[in-house]
Order: sequence, then structure tokens, then C-alpha cells
Amino acid sequence: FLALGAVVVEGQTEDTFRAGNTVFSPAVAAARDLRYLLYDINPPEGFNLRRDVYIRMASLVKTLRRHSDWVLVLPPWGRLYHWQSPDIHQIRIPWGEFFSLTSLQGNVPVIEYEEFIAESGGPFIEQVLVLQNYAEGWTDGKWEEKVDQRPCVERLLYSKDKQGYYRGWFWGYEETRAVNVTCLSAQGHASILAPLLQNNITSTSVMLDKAETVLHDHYAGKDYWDTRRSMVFAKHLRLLGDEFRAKYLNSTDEQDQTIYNEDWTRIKNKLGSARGGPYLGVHLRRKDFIWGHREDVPSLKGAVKKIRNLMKKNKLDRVFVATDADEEELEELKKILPEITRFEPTWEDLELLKDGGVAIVDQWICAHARYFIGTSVSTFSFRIHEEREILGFDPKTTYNRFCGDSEKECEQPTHWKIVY
Ligand SMILES: C[C@@H]1O[C@H](OP(=O)(O)OP(=O)(O)OC[C@H]2O[C@@H](n3cnc4c(=O)[nH]c(N)nc43)[C@H](O)[C@@H]2O)[C@@H](O)[C@H](O)[C@@H]1O
Repeated sequence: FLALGAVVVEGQTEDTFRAGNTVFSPAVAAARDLRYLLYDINPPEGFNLRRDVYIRMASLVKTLRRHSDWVLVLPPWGRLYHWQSPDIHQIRIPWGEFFSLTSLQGNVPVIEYEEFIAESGGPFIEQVLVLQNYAEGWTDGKWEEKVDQRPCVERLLYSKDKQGYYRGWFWGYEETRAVNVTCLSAQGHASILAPLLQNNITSTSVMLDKAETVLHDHYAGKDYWDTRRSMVFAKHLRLLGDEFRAKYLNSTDEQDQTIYNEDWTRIKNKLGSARGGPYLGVHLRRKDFIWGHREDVPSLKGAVKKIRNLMKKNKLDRVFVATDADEEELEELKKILPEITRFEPTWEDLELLKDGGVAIVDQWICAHARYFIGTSVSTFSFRIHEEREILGFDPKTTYNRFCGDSEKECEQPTHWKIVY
């Protein structure tokens, strides 16, 4: 590898692969001279941060595709720290269970991991690059984009087997092994990796591990939003959410002016055009957010006080609460907020939807509320903001968060406008 200097990523939106132009077909892929980009993320990270890293990787693949035929391999879902429902099988979950694949493919060519195995002819990933930060941090406090092959700083989570291949966590696919594993110090936008992947590495399949190390090429720019808009939830989950809205919250798209189109490239709703269902939508993040005694997270009593306040102010008599609260907190919440509505799947439903599917249904229902309030710096809440932005809600009804009971300056979330 060579040390690479700054790479210009301005003009990133001028992608050769434009949204909606092409729908990628894996059958066609087999006949072409394809290269595969795989990636994974630091194990403790949750579902919605992972969705954010997908956007960064999609952007990198678009940059790579200016020169050759790359396809993004979707890392199967599973073994997430927050998915704690017991006794359900939660590994090797394909993206198709949570997202619409045709929608994703309308943005950038993607394939499921099992298609990659079938197409590439074996369970091997040729090159794994484990991304890491520079041990020395920023030099002189100056931000500089750079990439270098460096010795691995942390102990590798890969070990060589008798045949000389690397074993590690490949999403629960025991037969998958890597031919080569090296570390790469990287600092900068995702696309700074493109020249190296293009010119210095000849492997057909390359996996970036700890892909969250690199940043968005252009956060909240057109390319960001194209990818975000293409991350349409799987239809069965949207339908479940819609049924729940109709049954328990008196909410339908016609009544609430929440226009949707199966083709995401056709959704361009004006801000303020969506009215939303007659309920308050709440995302109340608990568990690891309260264990740290964070100043910006309210007590249950504090949250309920705010909820009542908002219901009164917005003349709403129903409240839908999405939360990861434990049993004890839930009991307390039900006591102090008896009118609470929650999506509580049966065990059979949970087995089918899994924790990820339940989280999506929760997000979908919050996204359709007349007014929404979320939790400070939770990516779960951020993804709801984006969904509401796509639906065309007035920003005043979306970018709201709870304040900690004794938080002094309670800054509210930023409004990121869609760039079409
Ligand atoms: C402190 C950090 O917090 C970050 O969490 P944060 O941004 O809220 O959001 P996520 O990255 O999604 O992680 C939180 C996970 O907890 C569950 N969860 C949280 N709230 C709800 C809810 O209202 N309904 C349902 N059904 N599930 C919920 C769900 O599995 C979700 O993916 C983590 O990604 C990082 O790994 C780290 O732990």
C-alpha cells in the first residue's frame, strides 16, 4: 500500500449511477467482471447506527463505480447487543426481511450475502481490511484526510486456521473464511478509500471491517438523501404498522395526508403537506441511555410530564410510545400514563418479525404521528426524523427531544432538509 493524501470528494453527487436509472440484477452480475465490497461494523453498535454506515458504504461504492464494476454486499443482520429477545433465531438475517431490496437497488447495486457466496463460487472473502484510527490522533490538531497500511493496534478478532485461512465473525456463516487480513489506518470520508481499493488491491472481494471508522462523504447532501430515501422498509412491516395505526390510533394515509409511493424516487412531499394521525408519537430510549446517568435523558416522571403537556398543547388524546424500557420501567410507565398505546407483538409475531422488525414497526408508527418527540442523540430517533422529513411533515412537529430533568441548555435536534 502507498500512503494516500487527501482525495477530493466534492462533487460527490455527480454519480455515474443515478438513483432510479438502473435496477441491478444478480443474474447479470455473474456474467460481468464484478468486484465485491463487503463491510462490517464494530459489534456493540446498534441497528440504526448500522443503517447510517450503510449510507457511507453506498457512497463509496458509487465512487468506485466511476472506474469499474463494484457491487455492495449487504452484511446479514444479527447478534446485535440490543436484540435480546430470548429464544428467537437472530443471526444470518437477510436485508430483505427489513428493507425493500428493489428500492435499495434503485440507488446502488447491492446483493445479499448468500447471493455473493453463490456468485463468487465459494465461502471465501479474499481480503479483509480492518479499519482503525491513527494511533497518534490528529497531528497538531489539524484535520487531514489520510489512509495508510499500519500494524493492527488492537488485538485482531480473526485467527488463522490449520489451512492458513482466517476465521472470525462472518455474520454466523461458519464456512466463510478470509484469505488475507490486514489493518488500515484511515481518517476521512468514506471515498478516501476508493483509490486504494481501485489501484492497490487486486482481490475480487474486499471486506472493510469497522467500516464506521470512515465518515460520510457529504452528510445530508443529495447523495446521502438518495441513499437514505432508497432505504424503504419491507412492505410487510409497513403494512403491519398501517394496520396498527388504523386499528388503535384512528390513523390512515388518506385522512392524515401521508402520501406514499412504492417507488421512492417519486416521493417528493412538500414540508407541511403531511398532517399525521391524531396521536402523539414518542420515542423514549432507556436501557444503556440511563445506565450512564446521562444528563440529557429524563426520568420516567419527567418524560410523562412532557408527554401530557404536548398532548394538551396539540389537542391529542392518544399517545403512542416506542421504547426499549425494561419490564420494571414499563410497569411504572403504564401506571403513570394509563392511556399509553404500544406495539406489543405476540411471541409468534416476534419470532417472525424479530427485534429488528419490531423496531421498524415502532419507527413507522412514530413517523406517522401528528407530533413527534424523541430522545437526545439516539440514532433510533434520528431515523424517525428522516422518515418524517420524507413524508413531508412540518419540521416543528418532528425535531423535538426530551430534556433531562435538570438539563440547563436543552438544545433541540437539527433540521436536515432533503436535497432532491
Ligand atoms: C449508546 C449507543 O446507543 C446507540 O443506540 P441508538 O442510537 O439509540 O439506536 P440504535 O443504534 O438503533 O440502538 C438501539 C437499539 O435498541 C432497541 N430500541 C431502542 N429503542 C427502541 C424502541 O423504541 N422500540 C424498539 N422496538 N426497540 C428499540 C433497538 O433494537 C435499537 O436498534 C447504539 O447504536 C450504540 O451501539 C450505543 O449503544
